[in-house]
Amino acid sequence: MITVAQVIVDVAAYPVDRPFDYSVPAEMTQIIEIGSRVKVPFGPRNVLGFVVAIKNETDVPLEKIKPVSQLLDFEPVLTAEMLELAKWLKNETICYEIDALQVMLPSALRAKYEKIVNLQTDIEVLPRALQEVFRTAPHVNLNVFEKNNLLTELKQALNNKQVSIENIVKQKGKVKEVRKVQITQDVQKLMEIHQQISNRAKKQKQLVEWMQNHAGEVITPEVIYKEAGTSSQVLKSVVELGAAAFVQEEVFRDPFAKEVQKTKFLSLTDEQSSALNQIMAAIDDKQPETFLLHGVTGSGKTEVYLQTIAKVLSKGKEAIVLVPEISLTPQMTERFRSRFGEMVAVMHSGLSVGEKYDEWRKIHQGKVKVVVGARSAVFAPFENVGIIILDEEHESTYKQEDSPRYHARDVALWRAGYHQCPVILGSATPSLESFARAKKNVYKLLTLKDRALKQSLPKVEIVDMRDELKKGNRSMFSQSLVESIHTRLEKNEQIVLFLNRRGYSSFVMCRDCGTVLQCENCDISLTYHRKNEKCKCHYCGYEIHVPKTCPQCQSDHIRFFGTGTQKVEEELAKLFPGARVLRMDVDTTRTKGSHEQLLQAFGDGEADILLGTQMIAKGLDYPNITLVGVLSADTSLHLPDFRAAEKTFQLLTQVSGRAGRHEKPGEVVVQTYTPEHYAIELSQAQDYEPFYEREMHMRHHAGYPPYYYLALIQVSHEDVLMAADYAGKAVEWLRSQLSFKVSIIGPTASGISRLQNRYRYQCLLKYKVEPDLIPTLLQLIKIYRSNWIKKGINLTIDLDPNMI
Ligand SMILES: Nc1ncnc2c1ncn2[C@@H]1O[C@H](COP(=O)(O)OP(=O)(O)OP(=O)(O)O)[C@@H](O)[C@H]1O
Ligand SMILES: [Zn+2]
Ligand SMILES: [Zn+2]
Repeated sequence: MITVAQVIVDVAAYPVDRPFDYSVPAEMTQIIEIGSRVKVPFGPRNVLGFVVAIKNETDVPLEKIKPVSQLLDFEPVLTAEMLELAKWLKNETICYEIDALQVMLPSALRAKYEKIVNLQTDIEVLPRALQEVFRTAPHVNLNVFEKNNLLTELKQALNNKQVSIENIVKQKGKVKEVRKVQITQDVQKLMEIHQQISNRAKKQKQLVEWMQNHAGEVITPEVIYKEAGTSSQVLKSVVELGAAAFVQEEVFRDPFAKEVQKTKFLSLTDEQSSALNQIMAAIDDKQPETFLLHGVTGSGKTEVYLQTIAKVLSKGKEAIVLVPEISLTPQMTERFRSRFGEMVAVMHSGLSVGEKYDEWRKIHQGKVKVVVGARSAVFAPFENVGIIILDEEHESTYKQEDSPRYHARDVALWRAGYHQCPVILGSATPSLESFARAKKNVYKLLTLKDRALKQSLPKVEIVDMRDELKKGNRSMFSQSLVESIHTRLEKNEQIVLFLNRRGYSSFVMCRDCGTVLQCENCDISLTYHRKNEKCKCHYCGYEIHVPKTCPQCQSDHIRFFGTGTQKVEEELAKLFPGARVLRMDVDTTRTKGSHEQLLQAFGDGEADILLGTQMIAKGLDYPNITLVGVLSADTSLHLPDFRAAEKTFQLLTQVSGRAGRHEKPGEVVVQTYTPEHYAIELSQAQDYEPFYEREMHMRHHAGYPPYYYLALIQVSHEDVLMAADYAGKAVEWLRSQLSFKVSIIGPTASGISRLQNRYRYQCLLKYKVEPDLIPTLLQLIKIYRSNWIKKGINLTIDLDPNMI
């Protein structure tokens, strides 16, 4: 009897997305499992694939069927649930099934290929240059030949069948080991060794003295060098004397740098209890109900999550907690870790490939029960999920922008259905989509109106910057904000200053003609970097020196304009010479751990003012912050995005929420050039519902979600005419297929009309109900994959796009 594996292969750009049949060689039949990765021949190559089914028959003629060439996992990496979820994702987001499968795995398991050249003959037969290369080993990486300019010779040898080339799947993220120092437990012995050391070897004596206070500890050499002020030489000689030993320790890389204190459960407020009880009931009844936990900033949503998780754990189940990447601060993760200790895994982009792989393995092996992570943690391979929580559910980062273009909320709801467990969507400013669903009772609304300790929400003052200008104040700080900062500094209270977007408006402009320096590839403004007097494109990395004269009018009045965090920092230094300022933006948080260090320092009171971008808008919870200043509320308001008002309202509410969370009352100053805009006006009261009503009205009027669905089709090509032409073809084809109920907008050049040297055109579909839409789009994809792709066209479809 034949054993056949159905395999989804890692081959993009194949017109039909379906599994292929492979025969399973006899030696593999006992060990191959559904969900394992394999290597299979596909055309002339060997490619990675996932086994999605095993069966005993096939429609492929027996003489044509090819065997699986290699089994990569002895234990499957994907569960049956994941395979099912991938099929759903493929239809839901219109992606290749392989993309859906790959996104569920840590990148360490998303294998990379290496090309290996195998010697197939006696080495002497080869040309001299190739002999050199094969002298050390019969298998050599192709890049060695590339480096040594031997590709022509290699090709010749390949034609002569003297060598063969093979794709090897490269395994990354191996188990990590560290070398540590085990200090002798026996203090007596350490004292004896100390005596033996001659007085001239002062350094050795000092080290052994230090070790007496650390007897029995296992410490990394680096820490010893630092704390004992010694060198590797000295350590080595002391180890030889028997004061300590080197040990090799296999470690799970621990992304939590330091120990955390255990915290106890707080006794809940009435509002919190009521919310918790309703969620508990759904857990007990195994109801896959979705709760929208709408609580003002500081209302104690996190405490509700924590107690829900405790309940889930007591039932022997697991919990998935998603938080937006930027609020995955140490403060946030520590709150979970301090409750549940070693049972928590953390996943975020700051971890190395190996660290992510370790965290994933802890989940896969059942070593942890809770995962706190960014978007992709929604795929955590737990098999008995009891709750899925999305904190700050309105955040746009829950949507993935590349294939598969999924929204973590949708995946969470799907998994909850599979596991028969509830989902909690939490936010102080829910997305309009979710709040609308709650109003229709699709989700169950849970409300926390008050802050946990009944602190009042901070008072928000809106300052019209146009008036400041009229009064002759040309600085970026209004008089009111300056006064408020002074008051806090006098009282030794802390201040958070928020600058919308990184390097906002920090562009180079000619004051004579208004020319702004733009990226040659991307058609967006370049950002000025003071440090090296350069201008840089944040999409593609292109950079130039700031020119001495304007490229348009040759005026020398060309210089940077507007406000970046560095500029604000300088002005702060002028206005408040004594104040200690911490700047937190992409530039100061590039190195690993710097984010944590800065926040820790601020929390410890080492600075008076924390100045930062989006990154500080969320999650900060320090008792001494009593003033929040927003330097310019307008930037996000003028983005070319139908959600601009919603985003601005959310941002202002979130930052305001950082002030006065504990005993001391808070105050907020918002500076703007458009104080009459409803998003700004209504954020003053921090009252969500009036904003919701107003914004829903606007969306209805303009025909946007949640009243309509959107689909975005983007076509790109290096040649602008090709891009435009094929975008036109796509639109024409859609018009011929879809009913008049779908409005088809475009094609037009995309907001960013050129990115990484490709011109981009797009078309937007707006629709309410259109049963034919998905099948039609799938048809379009098929046309694209079988024909257009060969012409260098790239076509993507995003159902539910973020427009910016
Ligand atoms: N029941 C309670 N009793 C006492 N303190 C509480 C209680 N619940 C929460 N707190 C405290 O109130 C503060 C705010 O709570 P938390 O951070 O959970 O609110 P949140 O709604 O998640 O806030 P945000 O959305 O603004 O981040 C925290 O310092 C928390 O420890
Ligand atoms: Zn000019
Ligand atoms: Zn660019």
